[in-house]
Amino acid sequence: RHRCSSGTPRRRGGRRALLPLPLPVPFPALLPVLLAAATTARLYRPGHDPLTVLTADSVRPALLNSSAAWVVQFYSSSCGHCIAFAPTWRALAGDVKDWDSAIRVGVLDCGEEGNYETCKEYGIHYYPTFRGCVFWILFPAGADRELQTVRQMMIDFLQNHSKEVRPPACPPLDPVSSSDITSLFDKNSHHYTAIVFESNSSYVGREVILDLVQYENIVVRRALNFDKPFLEKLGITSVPSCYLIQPNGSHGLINNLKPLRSFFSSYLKSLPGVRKKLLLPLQLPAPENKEESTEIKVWKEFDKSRLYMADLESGLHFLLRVELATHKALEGAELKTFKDFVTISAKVGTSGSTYLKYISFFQISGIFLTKKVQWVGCQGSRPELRGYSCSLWKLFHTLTVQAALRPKALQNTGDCSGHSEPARKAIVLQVMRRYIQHFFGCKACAQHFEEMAKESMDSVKSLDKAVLWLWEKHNVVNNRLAGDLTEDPKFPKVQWPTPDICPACHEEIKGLHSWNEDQVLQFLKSHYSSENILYKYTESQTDSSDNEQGDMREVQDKNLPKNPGENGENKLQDKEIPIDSANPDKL
Ligand SMILES: Cc1cc2nc3c(=O)[nH]c(=O)nc-3n(C[C@H](O)[C@H](O)[C@H](O)COP(=O)(O)OP(=O)(O)OC[C@H]3O[C@@H](n4cnc5c(N)ncnc54)[C@H](O)[C@@H]3O)c2cc1C
Repeated sequence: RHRCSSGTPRRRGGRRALLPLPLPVPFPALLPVLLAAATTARLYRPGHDPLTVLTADSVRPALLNSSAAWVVQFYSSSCGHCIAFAPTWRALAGDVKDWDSAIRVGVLDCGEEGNYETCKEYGIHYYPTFRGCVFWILFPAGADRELQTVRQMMIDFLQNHSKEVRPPACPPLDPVSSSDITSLFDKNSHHYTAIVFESNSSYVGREVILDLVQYENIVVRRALNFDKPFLEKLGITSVPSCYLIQPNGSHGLINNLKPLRSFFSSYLKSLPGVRKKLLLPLQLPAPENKEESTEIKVWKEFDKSRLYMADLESGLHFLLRVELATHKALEGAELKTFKDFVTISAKVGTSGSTYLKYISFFQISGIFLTKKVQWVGCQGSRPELRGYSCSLWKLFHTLTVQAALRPKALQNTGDCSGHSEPARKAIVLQVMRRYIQHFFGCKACAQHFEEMAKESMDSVKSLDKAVLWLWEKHNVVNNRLAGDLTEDPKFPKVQWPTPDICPACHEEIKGLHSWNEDQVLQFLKSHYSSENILYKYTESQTDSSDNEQGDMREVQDKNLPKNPGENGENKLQDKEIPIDSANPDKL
């Protein structure tokens, strides 16, 4: 019995997979090319979309007990590329619904906190990742991800695997010979036999075979158009063509059909006596009634001119508990990047905040992390929009601004990135660059960001310029994404700050818009300063609607040393990150 199982965690760039699972080996020569970011809510709805929405509880039972192969998209609901790809995936699932007994389509949301351990076990670091049960479907960077391409990849997989591992319900997909076909003529049978004649490169025959796999009283085969005399004898003048052998052995070409998969399949399904088999529905463990920790249920009113600690905390929560947590172990360059991120955040993070305190290992281990993400300034009008990627931008803008406001905080960070004094001025950017490269779930975003970084990040020679560099590049991204599917209609991608929030930032020179960069810098330094952070809606508040309480905490924080990185009050930067004593280069 064919047993479907999941894939072996992969080794990536020196990182060790610590928990090898008893999973089939993916094609070793192929590297997964994966995309996008992270967070909240669901792109696919069970019972509504024509695919199986898997969860941490159901994925193993589904794959392990399956007599069909699976192709599973590991996605993250708020990942831009996942959102953009969802209509294709849904359409694909609908298109191949009849193939279910041979190959099933599923999804698993790795942005859902309850699923991230599972995603980690499957070695998923970026989204969307497409993995097949007993195979990986890989999308080379920039490859055409059209429905048809994916469908053909599924067929290639089914056909190219040996009979032992092919799902038992999958019919033979190889072509039959002329003599095989002739042997069926003029003989009684219990069923129709349809033969799709086609060229070597055509997928129509295999698609029709799979379309009819759940139908009884019919068998579909395919034949190639090599044997010209035989084709002539059958009256076949063009391919693809469909030839039908009746149960009584009589045979003939089906005429008047457009040579398309849909025409062939629907004609064959409509033959008298051809019916869909009754199949038992897939039984999966019902999802536990867990708290929907990442769903946005109630719109929170907020002030666009302020920065919300809830966003920064939730961003960190997601960064540590989901994005970083998908890595089983951090070693080498990844570990260094993480350590540098911790160091930088501790040195320049906002004073006295829970957010700053999070940067200790104890919080990373989960003890003091917020229990759930709670977006305020990063709320989306739909749960899959904004969220984590918004908070990540805000986090890094805050860090560049804090570094510029308190330059002494970055003293003695020479070994942080191994950079020289001038390059150290851009250290926050460099650490951000490496974070995005190593950890950001959105691979395509990371590639775009890296292109911008390569182009000009090294020329940033002051802390102020670092603030402006990030602002400018963020606007480049805004410009690129304006009108994109991932744009929240309530939060259009605009060149920021807009004139209403910073009139002084905008000028016109000879009728052309121009930024006043000095004013922009001033604005950013004020917008991303500690003083502009509101604590309303943070988890420590018992009543999130209680503004007073939030402000109290702000007052308390303001009583803390103003510049912890400068005067030594903040000891977090001196804290050692616990290191595996047997392997000090691994976390
Ligand atoms: C490094 C990085 C690269 C990304 N690349 C891509 C990509 O290639 N494709 C893709 O689909 N998604 C990408 N994303 C996600 C995308 O940029 C948005 O984060 C996401 O679409 C959510 O948008 P948003 O409306 O919340 O605004 P965001 O762009 O996330 O901005 C968050 C907040 O930052 C403030 N802000 C806006 N512009 C600026 C600015 N110029 N300077 C300072 N503050 C600003 C505003 O208050 C805004 O609400 C990337 C994210 C990051 C962190």
